[in-house]
Amino acid sequence: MADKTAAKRETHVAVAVIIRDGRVLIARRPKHVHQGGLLEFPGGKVEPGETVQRALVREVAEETGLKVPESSLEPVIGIRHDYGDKCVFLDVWQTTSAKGEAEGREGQPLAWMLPMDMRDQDFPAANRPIIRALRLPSLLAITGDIEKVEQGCEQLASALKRWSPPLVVVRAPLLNGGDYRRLVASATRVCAREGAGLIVHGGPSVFQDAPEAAGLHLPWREASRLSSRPIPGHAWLGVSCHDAGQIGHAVRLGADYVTFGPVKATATHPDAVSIGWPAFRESVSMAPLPVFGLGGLGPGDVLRARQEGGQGVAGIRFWWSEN
Ligand SMILES: Nc1nc2c([nH]c(=O)n2[C@@H]2O[C@H](COP(=O)(O)OP(=O)(O)OP(=O)(O)O)[C@@H](O)[C@H]2O)c(=O)[nH]1
Repeated sequence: MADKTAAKRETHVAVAVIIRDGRVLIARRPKHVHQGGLLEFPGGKVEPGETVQRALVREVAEETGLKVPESSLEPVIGIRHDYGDKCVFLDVWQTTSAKGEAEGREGQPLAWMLPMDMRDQDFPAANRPIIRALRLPSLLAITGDIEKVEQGCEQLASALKRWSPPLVVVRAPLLNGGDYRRLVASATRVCAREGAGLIVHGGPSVFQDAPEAAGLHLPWREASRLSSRPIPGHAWLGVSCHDAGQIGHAVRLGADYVTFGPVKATATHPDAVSIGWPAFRESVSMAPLPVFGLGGLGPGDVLRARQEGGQGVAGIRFWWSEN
């Protein structure tokens, strides 16, 4: 009888995101191989005894002729995916320092592509979170307490001027529904002026009221009531998670990212128990989507969050107040 355990053994795959002038090197997989005909990032299996970085340098040289300095590689995301016929762990690293001119050494067509132009359906299914990770920033800004619409908008405008975050979650649980809608209407203008995408915070109805928003961030209590993705695919769907089970639910909803924490003790949620980096790492290693660490973190923690497998850091304090 066939050994099912052996058949399902996970293949460790080194995946390279090679960036030049904001574009990423993409190849087309040959028709006859696994997931053949689809687009892919260069890479291949990590050989026994090889580090993932070594494997990347080797695979990129074999496939494209480019030379990647091993020390230039930075972690992007790790994705476990079961294709049914094969389980893979895509270990994704990026570099902006590859040397040489890329050529398809195995006859495969190559192209340099903007992450915004990558379509999920052109890549193997496991690549969806990689595309999300490349489009998302490493800092996700969340607004602090907003008690009055006008005051909140002014504070948003000056915080955006100081920090210019690409994406802002406008969170204002102290406002009633009508005031929140007014806040979002004004904040949309402020964000457009400053070039930031606005993610509304709450249940699906807040997005229905603001369908032009860049996305919807679901607090866990809202996410827990849903069984499918509540908004269209072009908008960001985020979920606040506090344990691995909640991350699993967010994945089933088709979330594009989650926030996870509190990683450290935080002044904004003094009663919440912090999880620490080791538990963050463990949960993130099983999460097939970008995870922002949250709770007592700021820009100085982005590197650590990424080393632990995360997308970066989400937070309030580092950008919202002047001091
Ligand atoms: N290189 C690469 N592999 C990917 C991507 N996405 C994805 O699911 N995979 C999967 O990861 C595995 C990588 O295998 P590969 O065939 O490229 O590796 P390899 O060159 O070492 O394989 P070989 O020795 O069998 O030819 C395949 O199952 C492939 O479907 C991707 O973006 N790049």
